[in-house]
Amino acid sequence: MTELTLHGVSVSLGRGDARTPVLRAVDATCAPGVLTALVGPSGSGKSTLLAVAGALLRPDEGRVLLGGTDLAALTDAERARVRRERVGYVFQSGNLLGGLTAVEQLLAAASVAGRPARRLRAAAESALAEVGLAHRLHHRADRLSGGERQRTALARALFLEPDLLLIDEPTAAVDRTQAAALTALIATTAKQRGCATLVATHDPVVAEAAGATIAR
Ligand SMILES: Nc1ncnc2c1ncn2[C@@H]1O[C@H](COP(=O)(O)OP(=O)(O)OP(=O)(O)O)[C@@H](O)[C@H]1O
Repeated sequence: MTELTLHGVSVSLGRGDARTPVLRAVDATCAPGVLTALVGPSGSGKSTLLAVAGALLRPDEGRVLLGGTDLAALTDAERARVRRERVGYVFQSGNLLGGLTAVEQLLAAASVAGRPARRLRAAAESALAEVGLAHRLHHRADRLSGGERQRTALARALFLEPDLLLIDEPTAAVDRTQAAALTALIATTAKQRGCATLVATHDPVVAEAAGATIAR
C-alpha cells in the first residue's frame, strides 16, 4: 500500500511579471485506503496540488513522495511512466475520447498502459458495472451525460488499479442523490483497494464522507 506525502512543496505559475506563487511550502499526507478531501476556496491551488501529486507538474521546491519515489526528482520520461502505471487521474471534464464507447475507453487506456486489452474486456465491463454503468457499456462517450462521462472516467482510472487516485470535483455534474452514491463508491473503493485517494471538492457531501482533509 502506497502513501502520498508532500514535503515543503512550492509552485509558482505564469511567466515574468505575471509569475504568481500558488503553493508555498505545503506539507500534506494522503494515506492509502482513505478518501482524503482537498478543500479550499476557488483559486487556492487545489488543481495545482493535484497536478503536482499526479506528476503532471514539477514543483519549484520540495519533495513529492509516492511510496519511496520522489516524483519531483524524476526525469520527464520517468514521470510519464509513473503517470501511466501508478496514477489514476479523473479530470472534471472526464477527458474521454468522444468516438469510443464506454468499454473501449477502458480498453484503450489499458492498451496505452501496456496491458493486454483483448483479455480485459470482461474486467472492463465489470468496472463499469461497479460505477452503475452496466446499461451504458456500448454507448459512445459523446452520447453519455456529464455525470455518466465522469463515472466512466472513474471506472477507467480504477480499472488500471493505481496506487494513487486523484479526482477533481467528482460531484460537480451530478444531482444530489448521485453525488452521495458516487462519494460512497469512491470512499468504499479507496478502502477496499487500499488506494490513496485525493479528491478536490467544494461539495460538503464529499468533505463529510472523507476520512481526512487537506485544507488549502
Ligand atoms: N498558468 C498560470 N499562470 C498564472 N497563474 C495561474 C496559472 N494557472 C493557475 N494560476 C493561478 O493559480 C491559482 C490556483 O489555481 P488552481 O486552479 O490550482 O485553484 P483551485 O483551487 O483548483 O481553483 P478552483 O476551485 O476554482 O478550481 C489561481 O489563482 C490561478 O489564477
